[in-house]
Amino acid sequence: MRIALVWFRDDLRLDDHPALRAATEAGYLPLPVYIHAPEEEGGWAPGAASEAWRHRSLRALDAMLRARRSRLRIFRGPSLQTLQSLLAATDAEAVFWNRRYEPAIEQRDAAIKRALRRQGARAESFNGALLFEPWQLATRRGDPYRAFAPFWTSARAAWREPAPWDAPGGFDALPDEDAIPHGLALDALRLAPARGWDDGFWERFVPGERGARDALSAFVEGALHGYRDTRDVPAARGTSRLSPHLHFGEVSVARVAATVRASVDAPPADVERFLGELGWREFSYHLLHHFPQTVDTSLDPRFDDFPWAPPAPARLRAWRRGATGVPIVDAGMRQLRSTGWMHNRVRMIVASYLTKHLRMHWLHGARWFWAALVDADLASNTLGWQWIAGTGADAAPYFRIFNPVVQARRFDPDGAYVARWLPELAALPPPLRFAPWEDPAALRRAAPAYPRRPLVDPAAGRAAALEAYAKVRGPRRARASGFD
Ligand SMILES: Cc1cc2nc3c(=O)[nH]c(=O)nc-3n(C[C@H](O)[C@H](O)[C@H](O)COP(=O)(O)OP(=O)(O)OC[C@H]3O[C@@H](n4cnc5c(N)ncnc54)[C@H](O)[C@@H]3O)c2cc1C
Repeated sequence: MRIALVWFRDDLRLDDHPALRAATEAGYLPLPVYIHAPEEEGGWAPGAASEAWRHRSLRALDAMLRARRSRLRIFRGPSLQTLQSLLAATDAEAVFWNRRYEPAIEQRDAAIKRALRRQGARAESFNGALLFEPWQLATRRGDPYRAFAPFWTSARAAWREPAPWDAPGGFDALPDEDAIPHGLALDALRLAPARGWDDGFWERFVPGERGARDALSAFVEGALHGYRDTRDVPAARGTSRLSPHLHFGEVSVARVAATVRASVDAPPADVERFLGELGWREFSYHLLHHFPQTVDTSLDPRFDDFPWAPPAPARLRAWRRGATGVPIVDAGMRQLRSTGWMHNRVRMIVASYLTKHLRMHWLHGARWFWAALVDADLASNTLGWQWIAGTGADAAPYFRIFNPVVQARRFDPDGAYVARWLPELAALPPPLRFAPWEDPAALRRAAPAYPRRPLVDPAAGRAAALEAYAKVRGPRRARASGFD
């Protein structure tokens, strides 16, 4: 029987897997492979938290395959040469994979497809990650969108109800199994941290397809009801926490959308709001594909001349460690360190504090998130940072500056989130818990080790940011490639 390599990448599932589906429907025996090649990711090789997740996710995928009389074969890159030698060693006729959209990977995959086809192999790629691929939607003039609202309006107009595909219950045995290269043991990739700094992650998350499906069911039965209101409350379990599962493709976005849409008793406004958040993910991939330079440079070139603060390693360290003296910021950064994840509202607050109050280039923050988030995703992270910094598409203008104390009062009114991650401040009453410098004696009593003063006072930081902004203010400009 004919063999096709199914090349798993950031699609670590069997359910609703278009490449696997295409291979089986074309009558091939699928041979699942994973190739570890972080050096092919441009300047954005996966960070430590992502790799810790990937380790568990690969293990889970292998277990799912073994339960179906197959297994995952793991190799190290370079990807093209590995695929070529596997084709030669197995007499496989084809390589099928699901597309990725990161700039370096798009280029690499196009070159791989050309090379494989040139040598006579069948090489095909599929959409396994998005509801709309980046080139499917365009403005009336044929340009890419750069604002979310019209993008999402056109997506909703083009909407087709997703019809996810169910994973096969089992696979036929491959002929001459022993002749097929076995590949490496997962541990040989050294993805799992040796020192256990990630232990806290796994109290909240279970990587792998089963963990993803459980998280989706729990969300549909729970937080989806009321999502529109509670999604912004960081102390509540008000969101799906599906982001790492979606990033690693442990569940397809089509399956998520279909399941949420099928939830008959969920209020339509909550369902629509949730789909809109999936829409932001779609939009981030649209931008990444059309404006690939934005992973490293501000989309709005006025910010090339922006007077970012000079390097201040001690300040950056304080921000990373959750020691800025601004409780909502520090709580968020400690949640990130302990769990590999941070609530979206708090991501916005900590990003605003770094880029506006501390006036540090957004790339400092993007790089730290990249290392520390289990859901680190080049599209969403780039959009999130540029959006908050005011340097990107659909930007909240630079002069719109989050006041971290006002934000905390509004979204954490009883101070539960701050108390959860900064227990040393729990003894302070909520209003003071958000701005403890206002009562130095009470702060000293409650938390002698907590900073006496914020690194940058919210009001003074805002004034300095606006003054800096005045130096680059002018009509919004655009880099080449369609941003106007
Ligand atoms: C500075 C900054 C950096 C960010 N970096 C990342 C990142 O690296 N990876 C990442 O997945 N998200 C990132 N986000 C977006 C967002 O914070 C997370 O997707 C969200 O917090 C994940 O939690 P959830 O799964 O419970 O979200 P839910 O509210 O349950 O939303 C469902 C899904 O929609 C998508 N989504 C929701 N909000 C956004 C958004 N604003 N942009 C893009 N997709 C969204 C995610 O896939 C999410 O899992 C970032 C946001 C900011 C402000």
